[in-house]
Amino acid sequence: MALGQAAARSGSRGDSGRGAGSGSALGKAASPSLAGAMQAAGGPNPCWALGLDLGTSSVKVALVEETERGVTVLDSCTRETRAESRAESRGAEQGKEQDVRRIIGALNDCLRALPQPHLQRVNYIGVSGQMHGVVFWKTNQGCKWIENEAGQIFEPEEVSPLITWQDGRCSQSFLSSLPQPQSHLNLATGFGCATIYWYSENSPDFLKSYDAAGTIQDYVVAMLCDLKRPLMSSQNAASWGYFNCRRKSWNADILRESGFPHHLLPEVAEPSETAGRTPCVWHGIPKGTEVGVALGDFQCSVYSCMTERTDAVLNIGTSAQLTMPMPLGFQPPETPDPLSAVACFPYFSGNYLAVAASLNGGNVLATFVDMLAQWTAELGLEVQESTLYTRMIQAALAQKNTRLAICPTLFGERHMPEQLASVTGIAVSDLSLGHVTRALCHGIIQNLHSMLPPEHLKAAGVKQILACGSALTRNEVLKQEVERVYTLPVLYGKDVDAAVGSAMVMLRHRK
Ligand SMILES: Nc1ncnc2c1ncn2[C@@H]1O[C@H](COP(=O)(O)OP(=O)(O)O)[C@@H](O)[C@H]1O
Ligand SMILES: O=C(CO)[C@@H](O)[C@H](O)[C@H](O)[C@H](O)COP(=O)(O)O
Repeated sequence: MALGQAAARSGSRGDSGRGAGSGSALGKAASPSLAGAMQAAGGPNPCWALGLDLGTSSVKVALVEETERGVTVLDSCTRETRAESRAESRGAEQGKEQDVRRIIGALNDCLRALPQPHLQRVNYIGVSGQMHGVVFWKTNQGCKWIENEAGQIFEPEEVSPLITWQDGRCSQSFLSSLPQPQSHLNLATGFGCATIYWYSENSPDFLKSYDAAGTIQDYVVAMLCDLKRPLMSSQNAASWGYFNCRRKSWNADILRESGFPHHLLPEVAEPSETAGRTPCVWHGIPKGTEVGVALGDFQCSVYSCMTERTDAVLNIGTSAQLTMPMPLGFQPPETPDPLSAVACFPYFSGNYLAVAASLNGGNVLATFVDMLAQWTAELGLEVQESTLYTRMIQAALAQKNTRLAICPTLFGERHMPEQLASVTGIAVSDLSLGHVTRALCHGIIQNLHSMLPPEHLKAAGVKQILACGSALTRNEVLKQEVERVYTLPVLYGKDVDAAVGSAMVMLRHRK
């Protein structure tokens, strides 16, 4: 199947409630208790899949049921990871790293919050997460398993920090010193292979401590299935660079000839393949549960909601992606266009998505909130982050227009890495919190517009935008700006989309 099937959503969880949600299904699908009763009475046995999404700011889990009547989200939970750590290597001042222990801690917290009787009925596990990044570990020592009241849980052991997609240690001159990849995708800082090249050149001893590598979602799958050699889907392999999507293989010759530590490259699998089975009861989930090869988060967000080839999907989490399907049968060119703001990434069943992947999404607002929190602390006051979000959104809702213009590219963009943020049109009358927040939200969407404008969407046959991701679903001002800038109908989803999508992939591809 080329496209995903939209899921009916659990009605019990508000956008602001970032805790566990367990509740009745919407629409025609059965409620959990009814589903349980049906099963007890010998009725149809629905398939349950657990989706895990390891995002840049938070981990999300969703328990998804499939019956003849459709797909329903039974339970979901989100936990912020607060995993950012200092990059220790010399020369990595621009580095962005995350502590894997904190990420797995958030995952464990999410799973503890889900009802045990439900976890005991999980048939499949799907995993997605932040793409491009790399984590290293020692085979057979990547984690330790610990007994708990619901079977066992794993905790990271001989594991490096996660060097994320936001990492900036590979300068333009470093990247241009690397061999030209044989791929339709441009190489950028934060891409796994570029990061590994950087370590080979700047800190080879660091690499000697490890013999396995993958994205954070590949690590979780490798631990969950006790894999001796990590497995990676073509979605995540493409995001590392030096991967040829047509041939579905790494640029082995180029990498070997340039002294790249080739043994660190995972084996590559199709995005809907099985990676393995759980070796023990995990958080109450039965031993032997099938786990899919890890997927990209943006593909899974798309899978959770796109039903028509005329849909585009806008996801705003830490970053922002606007995506539309490429025509069936599309094959990527041999070489990339270095200046293009749109890239084509593998989806499912040999199909591709065109994506404007902006490095400036919710992280721009998070940086603004951090700045406000620091300023208020310096002024001797303390305001909670969540209060700042609520107040600034309220203030901007009351401020429909502003002359203040903010170009929000604090984190650069891959097609123009040197670009910084800027503010123009500063009038004395436009300095309130409402003006600034309105201008920030407008700027984020305007920046996406400059990467993939509505005319291009329309020319490709797009009729509506499906909008998801928690930075968007929790922010009415961003929603207004999407509707204003993109003159297409916009439909909203919830904020655990990639987790739902990764569960749906397991259900749909195993029929
Ligand atoms: N209380 C809040 N209200 C509205 N938006 C928020 C709030 N807290 C965080 N955010 C936004 O959500 C973003 C993170 O979204 P999330 O879905 O957790 O990201 P990811 O999928 O990358 O892990 C932040 O960058 C910030 O813009
Ligand atoms: O950069 C791309 C694709 O090239 C992103 O879309 C990709 O999905 C990355 O995983 C994200 O940047 C991280 O996702 P998120 O945590 O911001 O939701």
